Amino acid sequence: MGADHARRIHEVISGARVSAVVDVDAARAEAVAARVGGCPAHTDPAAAMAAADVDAVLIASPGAAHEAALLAALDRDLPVLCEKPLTPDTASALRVLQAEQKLGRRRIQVGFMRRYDTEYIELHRLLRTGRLGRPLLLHHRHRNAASPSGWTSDMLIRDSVAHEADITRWLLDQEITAVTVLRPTPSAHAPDGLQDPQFVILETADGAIADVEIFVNCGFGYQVQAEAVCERGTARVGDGHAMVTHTAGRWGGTIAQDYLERFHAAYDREVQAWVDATRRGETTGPTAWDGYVAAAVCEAGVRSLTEGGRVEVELAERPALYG
Ligand SMILES: NC(=O)C1=CN([C@@H]2O[C@H](COP(=O)(O)OP(=O)(O)OC[C@H]3O[C@@H](n4cnc5c(N)ncnc54)[C@H](O)[C@@H]3O)[C@@H](O)[C@H]2O)C=CC1
Ligand SMILES: O=C1[C@@H](O)[C@H](O)[C@@H](O)[C@H](O)[C@H]1O
Repeated sequence: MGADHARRIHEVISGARVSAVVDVDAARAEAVAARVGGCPAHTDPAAAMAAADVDAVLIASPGAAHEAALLAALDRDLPVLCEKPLTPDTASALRVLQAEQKLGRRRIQVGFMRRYDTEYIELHRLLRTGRLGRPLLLHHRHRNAASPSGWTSDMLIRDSVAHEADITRWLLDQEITAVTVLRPTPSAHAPDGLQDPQFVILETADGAIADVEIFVNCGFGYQVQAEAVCERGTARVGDGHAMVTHTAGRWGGTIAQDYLERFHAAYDREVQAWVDATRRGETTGPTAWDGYVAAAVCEAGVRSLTEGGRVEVELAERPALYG
């Protein structure tokens, strides 16, 4: 993801350039740096942030490494675009919130890129108009062709359903209050011991229900879909019907194979929005609070997955900085 964002800043985004690349794996850092014009490559994030020509930081290391990098960036008062998850758990997310509050202004945008996807934006707008009436249900499907090696059952929640935790709150403008995770018999194509698929039920403060099918070894491609069921109609996004062919007695289209293909335009808009806001001296988009709430929802989800039953989401009081 980091290599793709570096390419994006180098090739697509206006108003920014890649001035340093960091990876604990020196060879990877050097390879990416070479592809974006030969900037310095580092293995230590703090050392890279100390460079005079670093004005902003994009974090795309694994979630467990985000807290240290975020705190180092906030320490230098640098604007940050941090890939989801903000951090993998609420304790570390709260530490990040505290550090940002100390600065007294927002510095962190979290990489929930679906908020920049044109289809999700259209659905968000439609729901705001009230034309369909009150949303009652939200059906999400989230399918990956195959899980990366080493994936564990909790990662389906923390790494994948984190997106639905965020987009459900954003679409419905309601907090998620409880999570129940159901465990169907795993697919024969899932690695041994991986609970895949899972069926996640999210309850919201105003009584709507969102369900998420998360299936990370579906085999056939990458699909992210959402259907809002409202009092006066339904609206659905993510069918991917860009071009439909009719030939030899059949009709059909193609299925994206990964998130880079499906969401490439959303990532472009997300990073451009971050760069534009940074140049204006502002921070916009999903907040560190949104990242914290997603972590809290996922934490409840992982408890439901491991202990069974319905788990309520516990949230800290929302600090004034986050409105
Ligand atoms: N928004 C989206 O759709 C997606 C977001 N992501 C997010 O992007 C982040 C990275 O994910 P991937 O690229 O899939 O992981 P990856 O494992 O493919 O790459 C992570 C890289 O970070 C390096 N690294 C590990 N610890 C580090 C540290 N402390 N400091 C600097 N570099 C470190 C690794 O050597 C590796 O090169 C994660 O937060 C993930 O959740 C990933 C895929 C899609
Ligand atoms: O964020 C992402 C990955 O980390 C995650 O592994 C995938 O399931 C998601 O679809 C993708 O958007």
